[in-house]
Amino acid sequence: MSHLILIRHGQSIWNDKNLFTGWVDIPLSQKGIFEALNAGEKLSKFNIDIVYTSKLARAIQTALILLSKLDTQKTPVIIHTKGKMKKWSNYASSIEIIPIIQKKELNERYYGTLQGLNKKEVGLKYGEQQLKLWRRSFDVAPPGGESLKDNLKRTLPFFKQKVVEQLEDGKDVLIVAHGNSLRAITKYIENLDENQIIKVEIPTGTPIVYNYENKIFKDKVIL
Ligand SMILES: O=C(O)[C@@H](CO)OP(=O)(O)O
Repeated sequence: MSHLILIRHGQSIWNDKNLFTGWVDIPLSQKGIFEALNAGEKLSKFNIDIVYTSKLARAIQTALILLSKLDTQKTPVIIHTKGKMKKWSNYASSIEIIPIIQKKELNERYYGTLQGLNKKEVGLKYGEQQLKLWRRSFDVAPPGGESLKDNLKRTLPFFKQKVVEQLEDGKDVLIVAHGNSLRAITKYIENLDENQIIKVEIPTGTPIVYNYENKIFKDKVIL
């Protein structure tokens, strides 16, 4: 049996200010840093084999802080895939590592022209119903941005190929990503329909653990 651990990044500075963020590369707030440390403590006994993050700093920052709390001799190493960064990040083969791999497929949904706007003010201007459709519906895209369906189309093929492959291999996988890219993964692994996914909220800095066995995700625990 292997484990899949999903975690949304800790609170970012724009989460704190209640601004639409999407692909704007905003770092963690101080509260977010503490959330990441706390998540690391909760996961300290897990034998994490591989970490996938998005390309966004708030997810990478969360992963690095969290990994500092793990009770392991393995060294977390950010894997570079191009040019000299790849070639010159060689190391002795005796070293055991936890690879950290950054994938744009795990990025938050692109929020289009809403990025940087205040969610409360958008609700007042366009109505709460429209705000909810843009934020939580399956297939209504925010102006110029990605719907959850669009987000799912890029996140899920990556998840099914790369992540499931690792789980099949008996590896424990940690994914550090975002509210909507994780909703896309959750829709798939919990087999939720388009109405059920509307209600799913992923809190910041809170590990969600599934056991994976015989091609089935089960025994979900929120730590
Ligand atoms: O602003 C965003 O990028 C996301 C996550 O913070 O917002 P929402 O919860 O509205 O999908």
